[in-house]
Amino acid sequence: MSKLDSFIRESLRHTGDMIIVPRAVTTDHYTFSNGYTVPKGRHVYDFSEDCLFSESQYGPDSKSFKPFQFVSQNVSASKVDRTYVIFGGGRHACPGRFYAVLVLKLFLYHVILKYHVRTENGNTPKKLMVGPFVFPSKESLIFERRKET
Ligand code: HEM
Repeated sequence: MSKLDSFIRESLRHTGDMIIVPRAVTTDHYTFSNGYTVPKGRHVYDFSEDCLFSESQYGPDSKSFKPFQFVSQNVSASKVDRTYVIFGGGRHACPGRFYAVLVLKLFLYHVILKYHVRTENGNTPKKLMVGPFVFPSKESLIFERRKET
C-alpha cells in the first residue's frame, strides 16, 4: 500500500498548517535551543507549516503536491517525525492516528475502485485558508461511477 500511504501522507501534509493544541509554560520560563524564551503562563501554538513545508526536508518546491514522493521511503502515513507533525509528536502523538489512516485507506479504496473523481474544470481547487487555518475547498467534486468490468 505504499502508493496509498504516500498519497494520504502528502494530502495530510498539505492540510495541517496549524496544530491547534496549545501548550502552557508551567515552569518559571522555557528556553528553546535557539535561545527564544517563553515566560510562565504563556500559551504556545505550533505553526506546523514550518515543519510540513521545510525546504531542507522537502526541497525548494516543498509547497507542491507530490502524491508519490514517499513511495521510495515506504513510510506509513501514520508515522510521525519532525517534518511530519500532522499527528503531533513525541509522547503525546495522536494515538488515534493508526485508526484514522486505516479508515482513510478503506474510504479511498472504495472511492478509487468505484468512481472517477474530478472537478468541473479539471483544475485542482485551491485550499481555503482562514488566517492560518485550512478548510476544505468550496468547489464541488464530481463523482462518476466507473463502468463495471
Ligand atoms: C486525521 C485524523 C486525526 C488527526 C489529524 C489528529 C491529530 C492529533 C493531534 C495533532 C494531536 C495532538 C498531539 C500532540 O499533542 O502532540 C492529537 C491528539 C490526540 N488524538 Fe488525534 N488526530 C486524528 C484522529 C484521532 C482519532 C480517530 C482518535 C481516537 C479514536 C484520536 C485521539 C487522540 C487523542 C486521545 C489525543 C491526545 C493524546 C495525548 O495527549 O497523549 N485522534 N491528535
